[in-house]
Amino acid sequence: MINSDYALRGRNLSFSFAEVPVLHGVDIELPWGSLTAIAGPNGAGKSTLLEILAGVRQSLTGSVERADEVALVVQRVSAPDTLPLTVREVVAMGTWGVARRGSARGSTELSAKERKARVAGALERVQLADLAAAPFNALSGGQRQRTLLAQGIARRARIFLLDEPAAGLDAESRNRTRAMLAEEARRGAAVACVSHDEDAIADADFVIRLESGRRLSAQLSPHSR
Ligand SMILES: Nc1ncnc2c1ncn2[C@@H]1O[C@H](COP(=O)(O)OP(=O)(O)OP(=O)(O)O)[C@@H](O)[C@H]1O
Repeated sequence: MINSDYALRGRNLSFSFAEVPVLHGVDIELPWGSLTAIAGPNGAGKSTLLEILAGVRQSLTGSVERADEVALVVQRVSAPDTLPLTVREVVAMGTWGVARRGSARGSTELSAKERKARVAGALERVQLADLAAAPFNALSGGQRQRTLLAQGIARRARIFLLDEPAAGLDAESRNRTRAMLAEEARRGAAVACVSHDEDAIADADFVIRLESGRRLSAQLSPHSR
């Protein structure tokens, strides 16, 4: 059983693409109420690790224990052109199949009113209420990221895993997302963010560095709360 200090714990995680190893026995833990930066050079295995933590890829070895719902915010997401979705609809997907917390799974589905309130609240929290009716595909990269963050907030996920785009976000957009992630951590969530941005890395509570698929160190940042 997962230690209650940790929202997520991965042990001995390894992965290969077409028999080329890209992760080697990585251990990682994400404490509640903290922001962890996953850093390292291009190709180090950061995105692959994040996908394994989220459960969208299966590690070849070891295990991942998750103590709550996970929201995965990936790079370069778009909606199919044949399925035009508004920002509000993308956020509302976060409430699909969700039972009220404390009730048996599926026994007490959210009411339409609760869904609406959750979606509106999540949009406010990521400062996208003004764009609720806009097509998702018309948003900037940073706004799309925040929409997916809102989807997780609407689901009441308490573990947020983000793959920060390597390029394409301006400083204001990066800072805004960073402030939102810090706020989620302050509210008690476990947040991990793949990052190339030295300022974001310096701001994190913990830094996990990967190089050639191996974890180098876990350091307490000087800014640790
Ligand atoms: N779908 C794939 N098929 C084959 N190889 C892949 C695939 N995805 C990633 N790789 C390879 O796996 C290794 C790790 O990739 P990954 O995307 O996890 O690294 P990263 O640290 O996130 O890199 P970046 O900072 O450039 O996003 C790289 O060598 C990459 O080329």
